[in-house]
Amino acid sequence: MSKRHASSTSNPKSDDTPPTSTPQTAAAFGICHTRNGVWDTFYRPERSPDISGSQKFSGGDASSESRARSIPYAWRYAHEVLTTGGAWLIVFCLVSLLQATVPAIRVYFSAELLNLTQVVIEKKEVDKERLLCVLMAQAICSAVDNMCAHFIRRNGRKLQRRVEKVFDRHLFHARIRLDVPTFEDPVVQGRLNACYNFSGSMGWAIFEEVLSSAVETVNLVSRVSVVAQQLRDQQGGILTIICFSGDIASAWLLSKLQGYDLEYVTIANDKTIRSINGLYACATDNEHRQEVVTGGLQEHIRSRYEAAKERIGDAPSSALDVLREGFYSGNWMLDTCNQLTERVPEIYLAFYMLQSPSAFAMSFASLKILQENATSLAALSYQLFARRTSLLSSFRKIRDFYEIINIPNRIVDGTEAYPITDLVDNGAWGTGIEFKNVSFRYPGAERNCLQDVSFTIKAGQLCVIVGANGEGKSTIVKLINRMYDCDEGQILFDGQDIKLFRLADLHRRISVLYQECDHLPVSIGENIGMGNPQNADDKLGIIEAAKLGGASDFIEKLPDGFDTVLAQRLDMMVAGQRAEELYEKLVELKLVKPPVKAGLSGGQMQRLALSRTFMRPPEEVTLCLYDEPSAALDPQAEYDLFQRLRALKGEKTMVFSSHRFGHLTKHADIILFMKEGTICEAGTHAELLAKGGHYASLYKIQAQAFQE
Ligand SMILES: Nc1ncnc2c1ncn2[C@@H]1O[C@H](COP(=O)(O)OP(=O)(O)OP(=O)(O)O)[C@@H](O)[C@H]1O
Repeated sequence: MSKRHASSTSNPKSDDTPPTSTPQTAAAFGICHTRNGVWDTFYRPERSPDISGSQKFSGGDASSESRARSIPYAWRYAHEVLTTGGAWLIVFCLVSLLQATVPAIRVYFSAELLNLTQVVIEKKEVDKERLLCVLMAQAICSAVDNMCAHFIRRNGRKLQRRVEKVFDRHLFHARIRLDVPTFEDPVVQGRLNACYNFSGSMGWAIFEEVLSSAVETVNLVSRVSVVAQQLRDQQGGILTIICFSGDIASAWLLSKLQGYDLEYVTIANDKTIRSINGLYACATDNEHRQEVVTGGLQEHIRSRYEAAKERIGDAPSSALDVLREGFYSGNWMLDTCNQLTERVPEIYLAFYMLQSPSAFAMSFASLKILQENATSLAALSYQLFARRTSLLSSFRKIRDFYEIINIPNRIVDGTEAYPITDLVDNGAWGTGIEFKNVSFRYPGAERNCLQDVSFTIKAGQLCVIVGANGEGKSTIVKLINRMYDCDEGQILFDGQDIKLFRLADLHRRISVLYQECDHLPVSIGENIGMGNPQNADDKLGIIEAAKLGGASDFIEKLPDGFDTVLAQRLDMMVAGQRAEELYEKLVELKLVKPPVKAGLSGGQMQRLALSRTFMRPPEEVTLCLYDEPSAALDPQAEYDLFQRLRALKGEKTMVFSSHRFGHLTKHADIILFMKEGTICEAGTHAELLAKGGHYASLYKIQAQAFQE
């Protein structure tokens, strides 16, 4: 069991029990905490003690080490963005930088115009040629500015989609490749969620952040140069220093305050949030509609939802909201410092004039330039300093983004081929299974679900696992299929540890039907086809599999047949008073195709899932696992199914989990009776009846129902 699971199981906490550790405890380890409504954010500032327990300062070094680790990822990111965006992206960057120089050019020509005006006032003469040039240059500046803005608006979205496509593909890949325990891990989920911003994956957001920094830097540097040049004879140098001294102080203060750069966990330890999400899904997800309506739950759900919303008040209701607001909602010291420093040049000038009015030689033009630029330049430089932290955090995000692609799966793949060729050559049928003292606990569960389970199923045998609800039958099926690995003991296939074999080989040889028939939100045909991904488009194979699974009758009656999509996600928004009329008109004109929704019964769903298992070529499969395959089938369908499956006895190993005795158990080579996660009886139907134990008494109860 991984450390994370071990710790969560050894110290289980429910939502409502207050955490045993408080933010103060975390602070002892250098972990900071902020609270926003019911949301807690824990993060480590740059200079924090090592949380491994040694208490030594690791901050500076760890932080620079962390940044060094980000460099290869930043390089990879830049390469990917540039390759995706191509020459168009470079043009986009150049245009953005060009636009950033326009304000400085404007300042230059404004100053020129003011100087000309001053000459007119003082000498009553005008340099017409120069004036014309200045006015033309200003018009050109406006035109260039507008053209750049237009180009950026037109192409920004297109480039964004192009870049996002690549990064969405990464995230899709990162999700699809994870096994069950890794995917269920809340930290993995949290990391995956953190890679999405408000509009898809953050591929473009980071690029925008970097480009904005470059644009602001060019803007600032070019404007400062022009202003300094204009004021060079008139306390310009000293005024420029004064302009920025405040910013340097602000930046220093800012670096002390921000913690975005490092690890953080944002979590709501509150059942109201979960209640809001659950109730919202009840109201919005199609799959719950039937239950909500038949149960008359509408009013109940509405009032519970409103009450829950009321309880959290104005606090954020999602982690994304919390992140939008930032860990800090501002800092009064920083803001005051910034506002004061904006006024410093004016205050300095006022003092200077009072002190020595005769020595004051600043021109009207220079004063105007200073007045117009000092405040905005100070604000811009402050913004740039503030951006420094978010840029650093972008580097961290890039690293996290690429690292999630490499999250190791808990179920470690084996290296040996399965089946073992010697056995196949010897004409062995099926898979021999052995459990040796197996114990297992679900990740996060408080206690073991299986305890010291041992049994042997020989190749080609039919085994039925029986027992009451929750005794561990399905769990055995999941361990055989390596959905999870056992925590103690060993599971052997044909005498070898199951962990030695390649997972892809195992999954190709095992055909599984789970109790919860999960259907993917694709067409019925594709659902069945996915039973054999190598041949998912084999139309004839799909029709044949549907027949074997007993699903063809009802599929043929559906308006869209095999093309019917079961869980249709409607990508449509309708708004406005007469929107219904409009929608109906569009349907009438066949411009909009209304979604066809097929409702299937539990038994039909189960037949569909069963059909999926028949997609695989029979010779490929050595082991069939059926977890309650007939729970939702009518008696005739159940009888037909078992007849069909029994015919495979001797050819393949078959493991069933079932509550129903009779059809199957009478023909089983071995019955395992489970109680409280252990096997309390094992043997054939006759042996167990003769024993007169749990199996015998439950069998008699079921048999009595038919005798009365
Ligand atoms: N993903 C899970 N996480 C935590 N506990 C689980 C999980 N799945 C099952 N359990 C628990 O493990 C125990 C055994 O579950 P299992 O599904 O194996 O029972 P079962 O015998 O197949 O029951 P049933 O006859 O109702 O299908 C139950 O107590 C159940 O609550």
